[in-house]
Amino acid sequence: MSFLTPGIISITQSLVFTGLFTFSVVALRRFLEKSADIFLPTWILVSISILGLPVLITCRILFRDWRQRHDAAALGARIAPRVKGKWFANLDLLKMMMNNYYRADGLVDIMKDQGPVFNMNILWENMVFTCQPEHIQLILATDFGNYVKGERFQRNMSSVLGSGVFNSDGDMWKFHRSMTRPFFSRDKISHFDMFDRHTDSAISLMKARFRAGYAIDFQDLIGRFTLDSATEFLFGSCVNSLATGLPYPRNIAPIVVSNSTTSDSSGALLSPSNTAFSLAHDFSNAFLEAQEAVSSRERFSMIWPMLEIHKDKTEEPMKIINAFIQPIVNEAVAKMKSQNKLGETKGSVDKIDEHETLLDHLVKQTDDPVILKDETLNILIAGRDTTAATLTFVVYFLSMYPEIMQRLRNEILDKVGSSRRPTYDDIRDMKFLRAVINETLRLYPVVPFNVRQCTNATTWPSPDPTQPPIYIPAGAIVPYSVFMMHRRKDLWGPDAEVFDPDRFLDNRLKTYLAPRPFIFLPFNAGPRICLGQQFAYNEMSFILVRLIQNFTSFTHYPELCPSEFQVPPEWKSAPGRKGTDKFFPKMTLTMYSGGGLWIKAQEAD
Ligand code: HEM
Repeated sequence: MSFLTPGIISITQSLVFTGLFTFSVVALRRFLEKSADIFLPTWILVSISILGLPVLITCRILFRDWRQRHDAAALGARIAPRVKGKWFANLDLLKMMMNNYYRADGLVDIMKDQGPVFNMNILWENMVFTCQPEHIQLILATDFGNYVKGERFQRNMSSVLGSGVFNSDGDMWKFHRSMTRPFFSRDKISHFDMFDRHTDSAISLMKARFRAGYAIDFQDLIGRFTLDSATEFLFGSCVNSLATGLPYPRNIAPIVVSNSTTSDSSGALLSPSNTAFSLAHDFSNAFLEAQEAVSSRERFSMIWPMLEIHKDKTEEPMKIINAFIQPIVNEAVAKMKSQNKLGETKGSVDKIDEHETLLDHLVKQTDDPVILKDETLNILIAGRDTTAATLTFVVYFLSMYPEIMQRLRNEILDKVGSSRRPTYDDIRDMKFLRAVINETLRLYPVVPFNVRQCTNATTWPSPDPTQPPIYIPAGAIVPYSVFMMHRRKDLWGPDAEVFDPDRFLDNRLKTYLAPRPFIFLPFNAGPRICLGQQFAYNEMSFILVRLIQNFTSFTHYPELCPSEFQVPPEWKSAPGRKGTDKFFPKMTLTMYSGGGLWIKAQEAD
């Protein structure tokens, strides 16, 4: 374990800074003594050393606030409403974000009070939160050049995401994006053979478990499906995590008896049967742990290093992840070297051979092991948990609304039949299927919160057109939430919290979405729009068609989740989805169902 943890580094930096300040005070005293015969008594010296820094920082904040008010006025704008927390430096807001089980509770309360844009001002930092579509449009698209992920975000994330596509700006980001983009061309993403094989394995596992009378954790199953699909798509060889057995519900003895039985972080009993099991299982857990660590850094704002004094919380999980990825990268580099293809397509990134994987393609651009590892890990994170969680939420809704399940099944039987494999054109034509996926992404967008940093001072239009625009100072952190925007009644209509796929098909489409397309942004927008959007729609549609051809209904068993993920009784009386839904949304970098989604399904004849 490295001695230089983020906490130690941060404390050392603070001590050095404070030491330099004290040293400057002592030097000033000497200077005054020698050059002007002015003698400062020791008590003044001690007072300056102790109080000097806080006073300086306070003056700096007061001056900054004055200047911002002045600059805003010069532009005919106003500063964003400031949240007045109950605790010193708005630390109660920080606590709220940490304990905010139903992801947006506290923020929704603030929004009711202040409107959809407000400065959270935690630890006096300008943190201008918005869930206004016009602002998000500016951030992501029309004024893209003025917003970056920024150094702060990159520092927090770098021990996991490195300098990959999610965690870079400027030329590095352009480089990653241009290397990867050709891989998501229509031609590349419409080969469904790979999905077909993994879907067959997943459905066989489900049937076997249901026939034995057990429920399955659908989220776990589908996470294996997307891991196998993503590793095959990226590396050309999949980790076969589906082949290694599924967890049983807690308190149930596993049927497959082997040398040892383990239990995972949710307490579910597992039946390991080979080393591939432990590789895939360890990798999945490490993946979750690493993402949990970096996402809590984002939420703890600038004080997170203090929570990592003893150890860097990403170090252990990253060892496991690197042990998984590095040999694959090394092998790809060695293969290209042996074929003398290294650097072959430098300068022509769009040229892809027919059977080339993403990694083969990357290796032709560079043999830098860090860039290769960062890029593959970033795409793996992007491609695995997002689709797995969305499919989990779709199946949850299908279990909750049998009439929607029936309509979807009718569409599938009508367009594809009960056993044929769907084609690209079938999927494109299934309007209700797309509406079900979109409605799920609206209520549970897997990237519910995101953040950028504003480079130059600017203004945003006021949500209330009678008010002046809002001034955004240079360097401000701008968190935004599509989760909250997707549920706003003023944007989506009075039934905004109702699960109703028809809103993407009937008159409501013309009334709400068509005139303001930026109210629906599950994949982001602008130059950084999700590269895998079409791949994800294809993958999710394909497996949903196959599942619904094989099963006529899903039944959800929330009671099989570990107790810490049971929906708290007080939620039941809450308005909207919080009072309706029967799973526990949790979030790392992406949202998922805490404790999984335990279901049974009725096999089709
Ligand atoms: C339901 C599925 C998915 C959703 C909702 C989704 C959503 C998103 C969102 C919101 C972003 C923007 C992140 C940011 O700017 O901070 C993003 C970026 C990205 N996504 Fe997806 N994604 C999905 C599936 C996928 C898949 C399957 C892949 C690839 C296999 C993928 C690849 C990427 C990449 C490479 C980026 C980075 C784009 C950039 O920064 O230039 N995504 N995705």
